[in-house]
Order: sequence, then C-alpha cells, then structure tokens
Amino acid sequence: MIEAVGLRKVYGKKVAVHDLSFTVRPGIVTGFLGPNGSGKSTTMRMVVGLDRPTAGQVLVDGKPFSAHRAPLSSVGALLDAKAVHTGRSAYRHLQAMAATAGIPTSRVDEVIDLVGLGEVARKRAGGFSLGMGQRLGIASALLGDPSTVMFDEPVNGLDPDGILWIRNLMKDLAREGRAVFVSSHLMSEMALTAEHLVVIGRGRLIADESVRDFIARVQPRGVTVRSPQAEQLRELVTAAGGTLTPLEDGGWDVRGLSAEAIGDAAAVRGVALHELTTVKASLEEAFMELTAGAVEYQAHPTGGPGEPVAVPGPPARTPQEVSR
Ligand SMILES: Nc1ncnc2c1ncn2[C@@H]1O[C@H](COP(=O)(O)OP(=O)(O)OP(=O)(O)O)[C@@H](O)[C@H]1O
Repeated sequence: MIEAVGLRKVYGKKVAVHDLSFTVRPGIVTGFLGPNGSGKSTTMRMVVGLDRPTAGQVLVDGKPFSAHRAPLSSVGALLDAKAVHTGRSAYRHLQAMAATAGIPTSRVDEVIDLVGLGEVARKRAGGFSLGMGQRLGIASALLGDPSTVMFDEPVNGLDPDGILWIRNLMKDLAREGRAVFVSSHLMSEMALTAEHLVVIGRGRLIADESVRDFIARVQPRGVTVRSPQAEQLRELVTAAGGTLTPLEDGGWDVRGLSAEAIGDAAAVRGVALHELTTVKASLEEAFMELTAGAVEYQAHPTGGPGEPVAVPGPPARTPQEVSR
C-alpha cells in the first residue's frame, strides 16, 4: 500500500509535484495517469526514495521506503526497463540482486519462470529485445515477493502479445492481494487493466477515484436506440426536443435526451424499443476533457496547409465504449 501525503517536489524554480495526496490500495490495479511532464515519474521515484520530497511524505505499508528492513519485499519497481540491460546474463543479474538482498537463489528460478524468460535466462541480457528487457525488469521487481509493485510505462514499445501478458500479470498480482501502481499513456490499455485511477496534471491531483466514477464525471456521448417502429420513434424523440442520427446498423444515435426520457416517452406512446443504451465516454475522452487545462506541452494547430493538427478530435465510438 502506498500513501502519499502532501507530497511536493521542487527542482530549482520548477514545482514538479504540488501537495499531492493519494492512496494506492492492495488488491486492485491503480492506474497513474497524467499528460507528459505532469510529475508521474517524479512521484514514483519519491515512493522508492530515488528523489527526496521537498515537503510531505510518501509511506509504503505505513513507513517510508528507507525504513523497510527488506526494501525489495516492500516495493518492487520497474521505473526504467533499459536500466537492467547488462553484460551479464539475466540469471546472473537476478542472482546478484538476490544475493545482495539476502533472497534465496530458488526465488531467481521462480521469477524467471513467472516472466517466461526460462529459455534465454543464460544469455547476455544486453542483447535482449525490448520485450525481453521488460520481462527481466519485471522479474527484478518481483524478486523480493513485494507487497506493492510499481511500474512506470511497462507496455511502452511492446507488441500486442507483450501488452496482453503485462495486463494479465498486473491483474494477477492485484488478485494475490498486492497493491499495483502503474503509469501508462495508453488509455485504452488502462481502461482494460485498472480499476482505480490517480490522475495528475501539472503535478496536482485531478482525480483519485474508480475508473467508473472518473468516466461518469463527463457527459455521456448520446443514447443508442433501436426500434422496429422507426417513424414513431423519430416523432417522439423530436417532439421531446432530441435529435436523431441514423447509425450504420439500423439503430439511432439520439442526442439531447436521457435514456430514461426516451424510454418513458416510448412507453407512453406504446412504441417498442429493442435497444436503449447510454453511450458513456471512453476513458480517453474523459481524460482529455478533465485534464484539458493541465497539459504542460500543448501542441497548437498551425493551420498551415498539410500541417498536422495535434489537438485530438473525439475518437470514433467503439463497441468497448458502449459496453463499459
Ligand atoms: N531532475 C530534474 N531536474 C529538473 N526538472 C525535472 C527533473 N525531473 C523532472 N523534472 C521536471 O519535472 C516535471 C515532471 O517530470 P516527470 O518526468 O515527473 O513527468 P512525467 O509525468 O513522468 O512525464 P512523462 O509522461 O513525459 O514521462 C517536468 O516538467 C520535468 O521537466
């Protein structure tokens, strides 16, 4: 478990983290989100004592990381996967770490199996692919069987198999009762992995709540309605002040009315409905909306011919958004 209380970090004139308080609880995956430069890495480094807070404190299982007798058993961190690339084999690298921390060698074999590096464990880790390096970084993080794991951008640059593997691993680690804290830029991935979110912008807390509550803070994207009585549906929606746009598969996207209002109006007029679904915003849409004022390095549209415009438009609706 991680508890940050009034955490602050100043580099010269730059306030990287402002009075940040949040809790990462055991048994769930907590996603750590924020635009570039918002202070995620700085915060994670403070958790494991790699950066000293200017003010406030961060506790792991009730005490500072430095006060733990067996730090590798309190927090296992993957902060920079490249940092574990070495001239040694993966096995020797983990064995050296284990020896330093008083961890039995049998645990080295366990974590090598756990991350699926068995076949290459005796090869020089410096020659590893990004995905293999990531697995070795995770093996290092898990070596001490820690109660808390913390991963900074663990799926960066990985192929779909690697991403799926890390997603399942994080969920399994949480199911085992560990606190799992993970940062990522990939919103669709976070939506599939995290149950809870800590969201920051310019070093300040924007949200510390469930993914569901975070998404519920923004307006739904409309209501999908399907009816065999299309004409009557159109009339009743228009009469109630809503607008309809036909969907490719025969349904309607209704704006300006809630699902309840449409359902009630249809019931009064005896119009059958085969579908009535509120379309929630995706995590990405909610994130864009709620962090809009907190983007450190904003790209501005230049308007020049052929110039890419960096401000994102609303993404197309996906089945995932409908079902969330
Ligand atoms: N050692 C340092 N010295 C000076 N400024 C720093 C240092 N480390 C980070 N910063 C600044 O603090 C702010 C937060 O940086 P940090 O790397 O924590 O953000 P981040 O959310 O992890 O960003 P990203 O998503 O791009 O990795 C940035 O403005 C960064 O430039």
